[in-house]
Amino acid sequence: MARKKPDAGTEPGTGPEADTGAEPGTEAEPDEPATSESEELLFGGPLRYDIGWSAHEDAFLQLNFRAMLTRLPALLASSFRLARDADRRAAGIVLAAESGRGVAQAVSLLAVNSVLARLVAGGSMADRLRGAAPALIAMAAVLTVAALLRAASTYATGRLEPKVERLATERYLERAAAVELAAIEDDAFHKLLDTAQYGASSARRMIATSTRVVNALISLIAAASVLTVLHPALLPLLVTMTLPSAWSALTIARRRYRSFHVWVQHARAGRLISSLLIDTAAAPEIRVHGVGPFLLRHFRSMSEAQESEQERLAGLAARTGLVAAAWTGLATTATYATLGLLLLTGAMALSVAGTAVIAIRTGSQSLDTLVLEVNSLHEDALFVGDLERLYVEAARRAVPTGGARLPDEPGEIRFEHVTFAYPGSAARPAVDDVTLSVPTGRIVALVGENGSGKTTLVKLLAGLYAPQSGRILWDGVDAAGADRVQLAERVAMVAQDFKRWPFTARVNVGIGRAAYEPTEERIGDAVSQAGAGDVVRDLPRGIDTLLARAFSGGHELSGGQWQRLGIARAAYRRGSILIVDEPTAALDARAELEVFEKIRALAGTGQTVILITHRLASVRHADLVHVLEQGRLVESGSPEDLLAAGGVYAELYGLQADQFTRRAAEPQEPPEPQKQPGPQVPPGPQGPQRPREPQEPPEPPGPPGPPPARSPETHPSPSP
Ligand SMILES: Nc1ncnc2c1ncn2[C@@H]1O[C@H](COP(=O)(O)OP(=O)(O)OP(=O)(O)O)[C@@H](O)[C@H]1O
Repeated sequence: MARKKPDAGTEPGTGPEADTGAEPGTEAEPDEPATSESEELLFGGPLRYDIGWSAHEDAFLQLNFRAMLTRLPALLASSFRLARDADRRAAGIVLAAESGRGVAQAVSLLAVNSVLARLVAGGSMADRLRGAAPALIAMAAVLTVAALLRAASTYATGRLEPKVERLATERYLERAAAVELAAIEDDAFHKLLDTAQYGASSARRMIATSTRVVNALISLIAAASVLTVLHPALLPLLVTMTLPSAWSALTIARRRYRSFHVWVQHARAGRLISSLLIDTAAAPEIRVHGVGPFLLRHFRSMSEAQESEQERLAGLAARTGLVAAAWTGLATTATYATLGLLLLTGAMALSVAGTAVIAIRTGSQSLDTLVLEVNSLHEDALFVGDLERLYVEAARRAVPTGGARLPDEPGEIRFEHVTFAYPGSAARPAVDDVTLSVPTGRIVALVGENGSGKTTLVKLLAGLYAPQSGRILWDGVDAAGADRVQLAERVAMVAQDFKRWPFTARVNVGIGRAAYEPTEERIGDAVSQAGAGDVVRDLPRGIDTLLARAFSGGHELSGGQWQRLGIARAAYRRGSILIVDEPTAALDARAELEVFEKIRALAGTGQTVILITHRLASVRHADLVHVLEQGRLVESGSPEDLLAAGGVYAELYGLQADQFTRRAAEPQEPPEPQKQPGPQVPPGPQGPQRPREPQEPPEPPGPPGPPPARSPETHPSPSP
């Protein structure tokens, strides 16, 4: 497996030297996450096995120190937009209350100045206090209003936060569910899904953070204005005092975000391993094959790798914090020294100096809060940014809406030179220049060895993938430009790995057309059509039994029982084209026969059945067989014609028939299996175990060789 070393900071402007935010005089810190060791663990090394997850591309980072500050207005605006979408009224209250609080702070500072000026002025203490009284009353009133505004803001923020998170999550899920299958299978898109999932909680946090930012910003402006009025030298001093903590907070946040991106898939893999250890489906193999310690070892080493990354980040954060603290100490000393100097030289009155000290304290507190909150806002905004990138990417890769109308009752679906290769696959195309016809209302079988492209072909037909070249025509209408919703409406599919929904049996059937209200009658029809009546009857609570063992009252079905429910689901859907991919793989002999009878009956009602199966005995009911080999169409024709032609189909058929012929013959002629046809060799549709019906005539000779007529009774019937 190709290993890729994550090379953090390869984007323009994001390399360590470009965006450490290092101030002059401080060294640029190493920002590369320590991934090589963890990769060693993840991809082999002491654990002996490569478990198959590949390393990912490095983070998409677009931030540096200045960019973080200049993006502030955009961040606040995006957070406000989200809040407004979630709850317009609450968003308005928060904005108004926080702005009001900022103004209140400015007014209260001016009132303080006025109080101090009156107190240090001449006259008796009683006169001075009387003079200061109006300002004191104004200050009390302003503080009361500020407290009320704070309460309003707290209430509205609390109301907004969960709504914002729900809205962001809903948008995330809605868009993720609407993309093409190819996007879901694309690892880059999956990585985006991974990172974007944190966007919703970040969006929630952004609301409270934004309110604090607005509040701190306004009170900072108030303090700065008051300071500028008092003395022009005070403002630069205030800024110098606060810059180090700004630098430190932003540097640490940027590092954390970069590390998160580099490690996101590692973290997902760790979670997956831990969930495998408690997964019901994996439980038997974990116990019988002793997989537990193997998985645990991987889990531990992955966690340890993550721990060392956390340790690395903590070390760097401590160092950055120390540098910032030293710098702040120096700047604070310089500020108070300047104030002292101004007092000594008489350049500043004592009352003004008193107000200045209060304004500096308030201002530096506001600036500190502002820096910390901007930093949190920025960090959260990065994740919300991932979410927004997902929205854009998901919209780009969404299943298109609208398009040409497909004919209501097409006579034929035709593949014309269709080629499809899976993205990123270096191998041959899965479907390679295939031209074939699917006449509607018939049973069309797709046959071929494993990996020959049968499933891919039906996925192309169902519109799940788009061909890279060639066309799929529904009576001349190209499916590429057709209305995909309409196309999907026509198709019912029992995929090889159909979903076993952890819901009740009823839902498992009705979900075939989830938009419809499931009536008792329709569910019952579908169940009996699929021969699943016994399965449902035997369930402890019938059709309303929960099919999820891990929940209380939950029940588990056998593979074959599930398969019958899967077929019932497709029957319930009533698509005009029924695709069944290995429908009987898990069915017992009797059920298999029954299911094929049902499938044949469906074709009798005008439904087109596309059947993929390795059980060639079942193919004999097909009207048309297409044989694929390594993605190419190699034969087409009726089963009889193909047997007569003696090509790939006849060969596969012969191989299967031969197995039964041999096994059936073994008791009589152990050393040399008898391949000659004869009544003593009964290759039944389900193999030699199946008891033969007494009235059934002896099976004719095994293949190759054309059967005399198309009927289940007269065909040779190999089955694995
Ligand atoms: N989602 C996928 N991504 C990448 N490659 C795939 C994917 N699905 C199938 N393939 C590859 O495409 C080729 C054709 O696979 P496909 O599933 O269509 O074969 P098949 O004839 O249905 O096989 P089987 O009889 O085993 O079900 C195989 O080489 C397979 O590895």
